[in-house]
Amino acid sequence: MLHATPTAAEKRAAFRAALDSGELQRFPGAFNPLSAKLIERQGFEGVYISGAVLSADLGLPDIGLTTITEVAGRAQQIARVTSLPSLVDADTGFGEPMNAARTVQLLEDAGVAGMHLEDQVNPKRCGHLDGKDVVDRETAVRRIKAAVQARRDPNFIIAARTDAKAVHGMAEAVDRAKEFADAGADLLFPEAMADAADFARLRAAVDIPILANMTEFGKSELLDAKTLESAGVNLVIYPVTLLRLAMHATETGLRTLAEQGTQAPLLDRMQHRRELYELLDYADYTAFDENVFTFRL
Ligand SMILES: C[C@](O)(C(=O)O)[C@H](CC(=O)O)C(=O)O
Ligand SMILES: [Mg+2]
Repeated sequence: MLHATPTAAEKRAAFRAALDSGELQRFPGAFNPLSAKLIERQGFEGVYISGAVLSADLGLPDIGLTTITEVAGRAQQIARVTSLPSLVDADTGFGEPMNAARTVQLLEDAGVAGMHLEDQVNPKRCGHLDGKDVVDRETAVRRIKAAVQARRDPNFIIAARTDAKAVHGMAEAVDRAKEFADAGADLLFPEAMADAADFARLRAAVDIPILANMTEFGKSELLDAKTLESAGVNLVIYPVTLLRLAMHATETGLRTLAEQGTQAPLLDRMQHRRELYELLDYADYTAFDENVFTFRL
């Protein structure tokens, strides 16, 4: 990352413009900074930073055990390694509306382009688990208003997530979506929508961009990009996909290593050293080194 990359403010301005473009923005979830570089190289429009992945990375279930310090620190490490905007999962904002305000400012300082803030009670749980509960509408709206008022960069995207469908039904989710938009949310994240009809219903209800969460093994049908775009969705996240793929490959590798005493049969399924070095811009660093240290013994 020695060559010039856009500043956080430039990434935010680009993200806001992209959300208004009508083109579907695709944000796979990075499980570390290196995977964010693969996301960029593959040509995606942005990087998602998942709370479930960050919890899992720490060996924790996704039930609100992470701290804003851990989330902001990891978000900064991931956000800085690509030229893409990154959207981070800020769960419930880590406490009361005042905490959500501080969360916004810490994540702005971390260099991310936006965050989503959900209306679950604390401690939250993964949106695709049963037994969720949400705070009352007034508290949920206060969280969004506090976040919108706290940001220093007007282009920092505040996405309002509602988990209300699973708790109170779709009508409540739609009513909350309208109130969140009125409260100044830039983006709506309706959690655990079942199908395209659910997204179309929200599309008809609010004017702000809509995010679709295409996460595996949960309550949502996995809709492809074309279907999402035709339903009026503006951004799609694939939060845990890369982690699930990596962990499955890792498990296969460990089994082979244990059973055969060598990783030789796995070489053709590995990222080659050369590919890793290309991804890490080794050549850039060598060139930088040579330009800086010009003395010759
Ligand atoms: C989007 C999400 O909030 C996340 O933390 O990535 C999770 C994803 C998942 O658990 O599949 C969610 O609550 O949907
Ligand atoms: Mg989450």
